[in-house]
Amino acid sequence: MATTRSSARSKATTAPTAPAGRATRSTNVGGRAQSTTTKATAKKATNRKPLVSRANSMDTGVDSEAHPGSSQQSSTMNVSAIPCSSDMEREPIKAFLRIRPQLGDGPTSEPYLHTISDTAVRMSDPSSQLQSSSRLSSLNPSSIYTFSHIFPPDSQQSQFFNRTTLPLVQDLLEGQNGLLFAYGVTNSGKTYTVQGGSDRGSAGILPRTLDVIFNSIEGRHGDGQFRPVRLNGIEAADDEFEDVSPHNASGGRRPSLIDILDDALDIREDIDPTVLKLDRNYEYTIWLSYSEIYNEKVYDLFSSVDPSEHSPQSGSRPMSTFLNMPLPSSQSNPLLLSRKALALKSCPPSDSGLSADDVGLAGKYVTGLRQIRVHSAAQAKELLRLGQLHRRVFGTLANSQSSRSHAIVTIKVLRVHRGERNDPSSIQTSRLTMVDLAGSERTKYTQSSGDRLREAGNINKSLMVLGQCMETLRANQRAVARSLATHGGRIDTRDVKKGLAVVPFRHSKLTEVLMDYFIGDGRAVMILNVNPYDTGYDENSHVMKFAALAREVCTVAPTATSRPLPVLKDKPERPQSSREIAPHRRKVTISTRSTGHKASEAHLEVLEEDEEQDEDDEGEIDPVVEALFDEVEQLRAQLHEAEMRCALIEAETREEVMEEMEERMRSMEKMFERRLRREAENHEKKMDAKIDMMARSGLHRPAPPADVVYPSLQLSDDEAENFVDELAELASDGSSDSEEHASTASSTSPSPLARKSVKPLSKAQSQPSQGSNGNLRGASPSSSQENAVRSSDSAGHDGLVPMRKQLLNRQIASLQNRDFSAAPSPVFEADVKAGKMAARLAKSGDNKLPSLERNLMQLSLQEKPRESTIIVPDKVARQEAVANGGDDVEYVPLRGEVDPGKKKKRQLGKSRVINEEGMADIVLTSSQESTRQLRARH
Ligand SMILES: Nc1ncnc2c1ncn2[C@@H]1O[C@H](COP(=O)(O)OP(=O)(O)OP(=O)(O)O)[C@@H](O)[C@H]1O
Repeated sequence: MATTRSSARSKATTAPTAPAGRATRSTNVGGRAQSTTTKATAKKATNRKPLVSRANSMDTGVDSEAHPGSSQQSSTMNVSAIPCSSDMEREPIKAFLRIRPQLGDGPTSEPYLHTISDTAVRMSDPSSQLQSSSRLSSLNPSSIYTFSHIFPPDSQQSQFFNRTTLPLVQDLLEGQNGLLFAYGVTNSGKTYTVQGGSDRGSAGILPRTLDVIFNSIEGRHGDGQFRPVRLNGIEAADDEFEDVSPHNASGGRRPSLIDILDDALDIREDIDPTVLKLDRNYEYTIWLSYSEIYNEKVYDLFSSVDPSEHSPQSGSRPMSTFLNMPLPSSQSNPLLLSRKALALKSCPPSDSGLSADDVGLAGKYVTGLRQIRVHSAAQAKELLRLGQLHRRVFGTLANSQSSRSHAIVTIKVLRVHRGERNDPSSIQTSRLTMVDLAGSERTKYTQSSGDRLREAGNINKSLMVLGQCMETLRANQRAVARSLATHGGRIDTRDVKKGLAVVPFRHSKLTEVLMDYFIGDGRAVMILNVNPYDTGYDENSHVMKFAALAREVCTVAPTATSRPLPVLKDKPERPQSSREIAPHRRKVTISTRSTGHKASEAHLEVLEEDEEQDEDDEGEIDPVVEALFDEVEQLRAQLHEAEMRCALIEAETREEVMEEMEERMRSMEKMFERRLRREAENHEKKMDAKIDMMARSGLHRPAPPADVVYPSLQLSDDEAENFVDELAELASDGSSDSEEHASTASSTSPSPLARKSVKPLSKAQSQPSQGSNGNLRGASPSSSQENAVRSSDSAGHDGLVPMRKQLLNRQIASLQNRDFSAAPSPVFEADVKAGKMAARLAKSGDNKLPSLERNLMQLSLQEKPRESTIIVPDKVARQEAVANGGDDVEYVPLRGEVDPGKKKKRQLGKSRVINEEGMADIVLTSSQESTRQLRARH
């Protein structure tokens, strides 16, 4: 059974105790393990154990050497022997949120991110605000996310640096590793955070880190006898390393690429003055490497850099063999630039003080990645600037607004005690890696195609795998913690073995390169950049969720131990393997449009060669097994991608269906509203029609409008009762007359009850004016009504008299039903007055009946100010009425007569079915028509 790195580490920490103030460590020089004691001063340099997740293969975790008493069959492990004990300096990944200010480069809508406190923000979906009236809006309106600290839009670069990066710089100079990565969607401010802006004071965390390092080690530079190799190894620096082929191309007459690109990057003069307190007994050498991961391939951005400087005293600046090449004069002959992708290899376990069996647990390194020694912050910044230019030339020029690659800068520190500077085993290496991740984006929004689509796919893939790794690490750590809790401080290996999953670092180059930090070596800090004014709410919420996940993953600050000094150097470059794929060629045109400068252009052809497949890497594994393993991983990655795509499609489909449903519901709501309104209108119409009918038949008398003034009649109760009696008397006369006339005139048409509609009387009109006969006179329409009635009287007086008497009877009946004790209403008073007049006139004989009726009608019209219809009994009478009263004459049946409406309905029914609503419509239309005509006439 192989031992894990954790067990190897535990061996180192359980070695014989060193004297106070000195740390014990295990080193391996020339392949021989030996125990060495150093003057380790850093307090963090003692008793640290690696993270449990490095030892995902927990089955190999029992270290019989460290725990001689423990048996191979034992299902539990001593906590001190495994990398998850409570005494370890485990800490979760720190997550800082930086909110980008509004710069007027996007939509000016309200931000969807609101700071609640220094550590919490609320993120509200802007679309839910739009749908606030909708039923679905309350589903997930906002979420709260917490961070180690939140930097508002107005926070300064120096303030940001001091809080997020300075502790990592301190750790670096004390021998500990650290990782810092900026994560966020495109245009959220990652590059600004890492590199900085062009204004004074806007230098980012990377140049500030270099300033602080060189400020702090001032006067304590090492002599550079050794150089770093791979991740943690060191070897003797020799001439081969220093012998970078000199390049004189800049002396050419023709302009070079750098002349074109130079304007693009501003050289900042910002220098961070911070100085850290360090142990004065150590000497330091600083090494820089700069790589990018573009389209899932790792490239060295220093590959064509000539440091041109061998001593700290030299003032010469580093140069680029690419950028200083003279440009070809013709466009047809572009400048050919080629670069080769670098392969990743597993670090030898000896580099990290692990046993030879721990292959694959020491992390991976980029083969052939140049690590250049820098002597000053200015030189380091100049190198980085060249690296940035290379990055632009090779990776992102076609899309210069956005970084389409992950940029990785690693600062390595070799620290050696002054007294032991010639002893390679006493050298400590530590590194700080800063990653400016490419912005995640959804291809759907950018409408990418071809190369851009490939870029976006690879960016999203690597970020997705990063998320998966975090998730698996968290799950593994929880499984171990659960086991610890269940077994009282011991881990059940069988239990944990079942629960632990393989962390999919190998699914992307980014995670492969960074895996060493996640499985144990160093603190990790994540910077989340968010532009809350951006339209990409969905993408930003993914970023937030990623942060929430990452914050639950623990890393361990490693021991600041010296690294072993391997005797072997990197293997010489091997001839290209037959498996190599044809290099990828791209044509690129670079042009500057900077104001005040002449526009210039360069035509390049970029050739990207694939990395060599190193057959020796992890050579102990059977190639067939390795191939199968790769295939399994590939399939797993494909499966995951397919699942993600499905999930995305499902989410989009759900969204679309929900939108459609909402749309439907809204239209249904509108339809029902319309129906309801129509129903209400129909009911209103029906009610009006009914009231109208009742009014016409005298069963209903509507309340008068408030502004109608009726003649005042002051009657005492006695007078009123007498008056009713008089009317009753008259009615009894009338009824006998009526019966008489009914018998004699049964062959003639029934008596009509004629009324003429008038407009409501205004106050002035309604003021009673005494006419020649002493009756009240209304507005002019009443005189035409009078005429109409009079003419009908003269036309058929005999037929009309009984009907008039009927009218009188009805009015008397309604008066008799009145409660005289109640306050007299204006209508009642009008009736009383009319009745009085009727009684008076009745006494003078039947021949006075028409004028009595006129007066009654006059009053009745006053009390019924709204428009009504002349009612005529039959066709002949209607013709008469039309002749006198105009077109607005309608037939209204007396009780027992056939309803003309029904008649009409029957007629219409022959051709089509008309329901109640239809009838109401017909009634309404006809009443509107008659009103219109009446209005037109008056
Ligand atoms: N805190 C800030 N203060 C002022 N300007 C900022 C800030 N953050 C970002 N910017 C500006 O916003 C713009 C976009 O920022 P930047 O290029 O850093 O985004 P990015 O996330 O790196 O984008 P990409 O992933 O596409 O490369 C730049 O013009 C930058 O100067």
